[in-house]
Amino acid sequence: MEELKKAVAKEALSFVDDDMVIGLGTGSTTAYFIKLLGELIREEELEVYGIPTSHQSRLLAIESGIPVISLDETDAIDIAVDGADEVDPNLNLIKGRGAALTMEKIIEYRAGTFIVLVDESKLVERLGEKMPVPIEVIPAAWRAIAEELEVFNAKAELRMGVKKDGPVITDNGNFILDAKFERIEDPLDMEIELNTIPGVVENGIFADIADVVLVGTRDGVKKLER
Ligand SMILES: O=C(CO)[C@H](O)[C@H](O)COP(=O)(O)O
Repeated sequence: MEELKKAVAKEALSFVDDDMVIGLGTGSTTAYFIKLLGELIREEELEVYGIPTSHQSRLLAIESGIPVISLDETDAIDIAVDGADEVDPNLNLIKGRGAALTMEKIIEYRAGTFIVLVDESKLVERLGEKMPVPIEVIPAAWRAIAEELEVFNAKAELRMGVKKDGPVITDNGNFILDAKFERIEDPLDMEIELNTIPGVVENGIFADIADVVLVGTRDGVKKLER
């Protein structure tokens, strides 16, 4: 599995060019990309800037020698590279296992090309088949939102910390609800609908924004495009 992650991360380097601003996703697959990007910048003396989507990617980018800027310091993001938890046949995604979904969506939505890195185990026929949809919520509203999600036939759980007592706190100071849906008929509709609930900051359905998905398989890297 680690070999498949490394292979897609390496393939994603072919999208990198000099003078680019690159959105840096979060998670174990993107971590390989960030390290390789640091090496490429050094070897080819590229002038490339990274915009991190989380504390994790910011720390790793700095460690890898990638100059880091914030969203308000640039007019345009050329490409963004990130992992995903599920990918459906229309390249709609579920993201947010790493609780970084809000900043990921802000940056990836604005990227000229959004490239997703997954291994073949992440491909599903229908979103929500295996994974819950992470939803970032204002802490005071978590219980009310969890109850409201029942209207959508979803069972929501408050995500709890590991090596921390109590709930996970996101990089933005909020809670995460993991919502298991019986069925997601229309990902775009559901994404929009969830964001209309007061107290929801953002949800982990990324419909219609991935341009390219690089899939690591035992037979090599496959490229899916919209
Ligand atoms: O959405 C994410 C973090 O919020 C990750 O990109 C997603 O969970 C995939 O991670 P990994 O590459 O470790 O499987």
